[in-house]
Amino acid sequence: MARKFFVGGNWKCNGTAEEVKKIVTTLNEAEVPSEDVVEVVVSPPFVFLTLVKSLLRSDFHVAAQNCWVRKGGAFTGEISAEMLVNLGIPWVIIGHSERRALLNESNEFVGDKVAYAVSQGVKVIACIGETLEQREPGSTMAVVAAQAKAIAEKVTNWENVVLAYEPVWAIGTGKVATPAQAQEVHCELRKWLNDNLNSEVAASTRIIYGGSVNGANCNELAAQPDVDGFLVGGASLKPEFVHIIKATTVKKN
Ligand SMILES: O=C[C@H](O)COP(=O)(O)O
Repeated sequence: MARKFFVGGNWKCNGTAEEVKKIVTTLNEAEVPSEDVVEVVVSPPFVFLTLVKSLLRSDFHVAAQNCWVRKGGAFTGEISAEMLVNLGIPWVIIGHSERRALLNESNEFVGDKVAYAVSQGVKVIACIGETLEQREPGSTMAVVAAQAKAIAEKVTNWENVVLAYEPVWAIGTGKVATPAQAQEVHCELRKWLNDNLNSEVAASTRIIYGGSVNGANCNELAAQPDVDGFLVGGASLKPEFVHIIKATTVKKN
């Protein structure tokens, strides 16, 4: 089953309104393959969601960087999945390692969040990945499988989930996973989906890579058979993000 290449730009907690407008202008002027070939989703901070949505070209889409674990209410500072639907924001990033580490989001909490967002009709970029301390003794698969399991136990509709494998040691460090390292984990994850869910979910779920992706390394990573795209941090704030979107052309060769 063909999996459409997916390129997400996670802008994290960066930017002023003026800077955001500049990034959007660059994206709007970019000549990239059509949305039949590549799905492009950018994720500005909450406060800029509507601004970006109003200015961004219609073939690119917008994601929030988080949302609350269940229906909204007395949860000061939180944003609910219902609010994202109300604003016409189709995607949300959930379980990013920065939130897991800095805000103590557990596997179970992430699984609940993914399930609730999907149940409300919001598509999810669900992030998983190991730390260096976990990779070194060979625990990578055990860690990402436990993270995937916590999601799989709660989610039934995988059509609306993209799995982002983001090794923590590669995030914002300039130390990108080698194409072989990324492929190895993506392939194991797809096997995990096959063994623990079913062959259709395994064949159709996009597994994207994140961690120091840039214009120079994206093509080699994209060439790996189980790398279905990227979640890009730092480079998504720069014009080279356009080059990363074009890495989809590697898939056609
Ligand atoms: O969500 C994106 C990842 O955290 C990757 O960030 P990075 O490309 O700056 O390493």
